[in-house]
Amino acid sequence: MQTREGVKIVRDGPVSFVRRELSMSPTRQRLWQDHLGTTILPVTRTFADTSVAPQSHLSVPDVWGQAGPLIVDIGVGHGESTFAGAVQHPQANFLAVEVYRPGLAKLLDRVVTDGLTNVRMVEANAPEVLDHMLPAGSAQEIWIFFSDPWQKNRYHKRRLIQPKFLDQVARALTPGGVLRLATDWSNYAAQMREVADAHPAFENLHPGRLAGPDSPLTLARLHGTDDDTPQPLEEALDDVGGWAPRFETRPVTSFEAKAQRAGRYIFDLTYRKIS
Ligand SMILES: C[S@@+](CC[C@H](N)C(=O)[O-])C[C@H]1O[C@@H](n2cnc3c(N)ncnc32)[C@H](O)[C@@H]1O
Repeated sequence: MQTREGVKIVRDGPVSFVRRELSMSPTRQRLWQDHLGTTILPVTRTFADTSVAPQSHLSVPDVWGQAGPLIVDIGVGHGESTFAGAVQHPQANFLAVEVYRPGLAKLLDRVVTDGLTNVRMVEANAPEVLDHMLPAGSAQEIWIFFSDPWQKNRYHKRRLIQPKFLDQVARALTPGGVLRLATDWSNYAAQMREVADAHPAFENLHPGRLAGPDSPLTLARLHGTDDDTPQPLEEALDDVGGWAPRFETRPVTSFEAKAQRAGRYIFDLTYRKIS
């Protein structure tokens, strides 16, 4: 919905998150305040405290102070993947996007303690960051690891990986840029693959890989790891494949460790934006 001045006052659809507890220790709060406006990017809001006003464009060289590739990590949780990437690739510029402030504060703590200069963070709704902060074609890579699965059918509309969101990702990526996805929920993995394989802007970098009985999707269905009833092989068989090898920079985060303990399979997908 828009006001007469053209400023949006509500979102068009459901968001992919529920805002959690915002409380932080006094030390973390001070750290947050000290870096607000620098490492924590300032955001002009419109209607909600996770919104991003239109025309909030970032200039990568101005914000990071170096002209390296931009890597955007979406829904970083406690920031383990951003931190690992930033340590391994000091020439690259990292943007951590998250609505959960204590998670970003934890990442900030590690960034400051280790003296990393290539990480910036934004506390905001990812689709709005893609639309309003990132110039078209500005990102070399976009990472979305263990996006909230919204397991129940009636909540699938809240899942981040949908055709419209991939339009937003495609706009932000440079031609040849890479989208990396990972999840531990087989049903969401199948949706991610279906939506991204069908999207005209993307090509799967590992078409057909692990199709058949070795597919993690086949195995997950056989074992009923989404808390589903195990399926017989003829129904479980994934004859499409396309699963990527584990992205080597991706650390085992607390979310992944929990999934492993629960016996769920891990699905990686990698797509390139077709130029
Ligand atoms: C399951 S956690 C995964 C965290 C991390 N990527 C990992 O691999 O451990 C998903 C995170 O995505 C965040 N998130 C969900 N929807 C978001 C959105 N629209 N914009 C920004 N962050 C979002 C949630 O707050 C949550 O911290």
